[in-house]
Amino acid sequence: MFPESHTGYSYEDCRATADWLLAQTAVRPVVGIVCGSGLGGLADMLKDQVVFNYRDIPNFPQSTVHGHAGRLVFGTLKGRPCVCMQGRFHLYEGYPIQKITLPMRIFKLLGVETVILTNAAGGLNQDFKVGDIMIIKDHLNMPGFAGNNPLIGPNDERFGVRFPCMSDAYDRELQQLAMDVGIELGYGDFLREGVYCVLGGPSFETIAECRMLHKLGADAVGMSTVHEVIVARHCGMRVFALSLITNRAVMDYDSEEKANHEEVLETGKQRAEQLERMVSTMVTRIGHNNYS
Ligand SMILES: O=P(O)(O)O[C@@H]1C[C@H](O)[C@@H](CO)O1
Ligand SMILES: Nc1nc2[nH]cnc2c(=O)[nH]1
Repeated sequence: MFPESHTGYSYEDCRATADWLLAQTAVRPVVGIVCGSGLGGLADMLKDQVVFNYRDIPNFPQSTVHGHAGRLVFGTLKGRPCVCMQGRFHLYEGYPIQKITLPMRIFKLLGVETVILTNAAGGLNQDFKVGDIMIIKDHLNMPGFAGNNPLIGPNDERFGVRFPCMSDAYDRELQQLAMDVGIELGYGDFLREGVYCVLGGPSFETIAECRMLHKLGADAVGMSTVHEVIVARHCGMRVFALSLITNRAVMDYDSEEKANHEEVLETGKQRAEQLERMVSTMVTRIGHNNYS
């Protein structure tokens, strides 16, 4: 019924990986965190760490991108059990889309209820500045328009329904919580909200592409997150995501600016401390099934 090219993992494969991890740590995470490019410092906030290199975890892909360490870190954040991906996977690394998103299903089977994803992105919104933190309220899934969706293939109802809703992909209470926490921490001047657009990468966008994406309603453009969000929502986890605007998308033929990965990592370094404080404060306020 489904083409031979389907490269998904079965429920049993995911269960085996989750059980392998659970057998080696006493931490029972309720929050899962994904670190974007240059934002791996988030994992260093965890106390009493139990660390696994991706290469040692059954079924796990390997990180191939500079700025993605390739470690799964279990620990507690202000007493709350968490698991953190210090490095994620991208379509452009050549992995099948189901492999990129496999960790979301592992998170679910580990007991994670809430996923917090971060990414580095180019700012399309002309009001955005480098260093702004954008709370993601919605997404544009460009690879999805071309038929590349992580849920393609047989659907296993143990994970979720065949046709999951995405109009509520980004939890509104968590967006409000992020806004409240950001304002409280004094980040109001660089806190934004907006729509994130995913492309396949690895080439950065042309000027014409940036102009088109902006016209379509995107505030920021990147190469990740959306696939993970779809799989996390499919299996019923709550999702919060933010973009660090690491560079301004080039929209003008007179501009001399050129997007580059070094600038992306450098901006990550500069905002690391504030991002870590914001995420860790949010985690302390997320209850298991409600917010305090
Ligand atoms: O993993 P994220 O989305 O943060 O990484 C972005 C997209 C590319 O991997 C890289 C480009 O600099 O940063
Ligand atoms: N596609 C894309 N990804 C990014 N990641 C960080 N900056 C950018 C960007 O400008 N474009």
